[in-house]
Amino acid sequence: MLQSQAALAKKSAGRAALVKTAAPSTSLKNAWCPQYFPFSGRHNETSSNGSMDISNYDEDEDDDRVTLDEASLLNKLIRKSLVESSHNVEILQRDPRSPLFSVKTFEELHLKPELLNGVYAMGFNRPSKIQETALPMILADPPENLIAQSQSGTGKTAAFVLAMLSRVNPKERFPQCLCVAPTYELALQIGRVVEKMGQFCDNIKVTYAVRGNRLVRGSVVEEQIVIGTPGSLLDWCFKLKFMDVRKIKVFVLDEADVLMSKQNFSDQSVRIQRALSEDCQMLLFSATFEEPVLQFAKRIVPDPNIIKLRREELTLDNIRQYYFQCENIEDKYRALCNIYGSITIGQAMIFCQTRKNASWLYWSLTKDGHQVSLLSGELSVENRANVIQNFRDGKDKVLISTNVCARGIDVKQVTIVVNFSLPTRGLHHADFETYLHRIGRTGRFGKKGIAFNMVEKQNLPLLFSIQEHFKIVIKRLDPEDIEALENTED
Ligand SMILES: Nc1ncnc2c1ncn2[C@@H]1O[C@H](COP(=O)(O)OP(=O)(O)OP(=O)(O)O)[C@@H](O)[C@H]1O
Repeated sequence: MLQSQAALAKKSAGRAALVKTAAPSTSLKNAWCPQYFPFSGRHNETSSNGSMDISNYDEDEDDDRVTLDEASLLNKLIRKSLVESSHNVEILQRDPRSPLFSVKTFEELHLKPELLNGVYAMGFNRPSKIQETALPMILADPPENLIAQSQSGTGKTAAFVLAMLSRVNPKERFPQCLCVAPTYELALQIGRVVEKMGQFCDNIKVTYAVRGNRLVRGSVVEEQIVIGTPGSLLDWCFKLKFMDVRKIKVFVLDEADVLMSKQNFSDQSVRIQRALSEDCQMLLFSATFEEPVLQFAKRIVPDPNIIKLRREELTLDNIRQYYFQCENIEDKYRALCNIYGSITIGQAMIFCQTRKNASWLYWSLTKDGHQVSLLSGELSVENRANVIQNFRDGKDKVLISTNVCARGIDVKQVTIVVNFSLPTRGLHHADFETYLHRIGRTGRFGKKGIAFNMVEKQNLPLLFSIQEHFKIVIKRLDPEDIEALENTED
């Protein structure tokens, strides 16, 4: 995956052309090359010899949460395939009397042959669940507006990229599709899909309105597809007048929920949308659909069809849960070492609440001769993707993680989870959602699993509140009682 990131930077050099034979555009003179910037320059607090002062160890300090856009990018980097869903798509049609089409094959969409080839070259055999309904709406003539919500990985990007590529007239050398993304990196990810799916489309070009891609004043953008972040797009459209917004045929807002989490982005997007022509098709996508996102979506997309795909529910039903009562962090460590033999039978994830805590545990286990890997927010998103990939490939058996890994990332083969610290919100409240995300499985991947919780005496009320919240029993185990421990493996 990381290799393809590098390929992206290389392939997208200059203003990425889908055709190698295209006459150099004015913009190529700028030789702007999109680079992949890791997010984080944060430092590891552990010294090079691995020792770490845990005297001021504090469970609640330095909680390692990630922003929505980081999580979204990480998901994209590690995703290899479609996230399937067992739910049906819910549809709210703009005109309930008009017939509703759904397709089971890409052929039924009557795509241009070069585009169909591109779809097959991506390895897509049939439309995903959301694409079955979204694609006929998106490709309808006259075009229809759409708001679509489904969890990450269900095929939204592929759907709107297909729409953009099929609506472009390659003979016309001006922007015809505008796609708004929340960050530079996410914009490049979309561009990568455009390049791949459009690899057989002659004379269609894509460019990026993002920080770092500065055009000379007076330039005129000739690429038909422009992907960018709201601020830069606003400048390109109005301040610098590089393009004529009135000529845009398709306007896409991707990851609306992430866009909304960023200051000014919703207003900037609305300002662009207001300048579009009346017959411009508007498409908005989001992984979540809380009320403010829906309100924003309705504000920006007039007369929309709305489709939603419910996410698979997480459940604790198949998970046997245990706890060890411990005195302090050293005691927790001893308990962990006692069960280490059992947890390494399968693949295990050990969760800590803080980065400091995770580093300490990583170095302690490493010093004691155990092979473990570490995933935490101080790594760049690229490095995180690497660590997850090695773990998925089975190269590493035990992964220590902070919350960065708890969400959305589905490592299906994990059968054992250790909460080295219980997830908390503030000082005294258990974080039920994070507990569920760390341990829960979707019903369909209902493999059996085991969860061990290491709990200091003063934190027992947190454990009890988790039991009460989920109406479950978490059984106490004695870390010295080998027999009881072995029975957990039955
Ligand atoms: N019809 C399909 N058949 C097989 N794979 C597909 C299909 N559509 C998309 N995919 C693949 O599934 C993965 C997820 O698709 P995509 O990125 O379009 O989902 P998404 O809903 O946009 O996710 P995100 O919100 O994270 O961007 C990608 O690897 C993509 O190549």
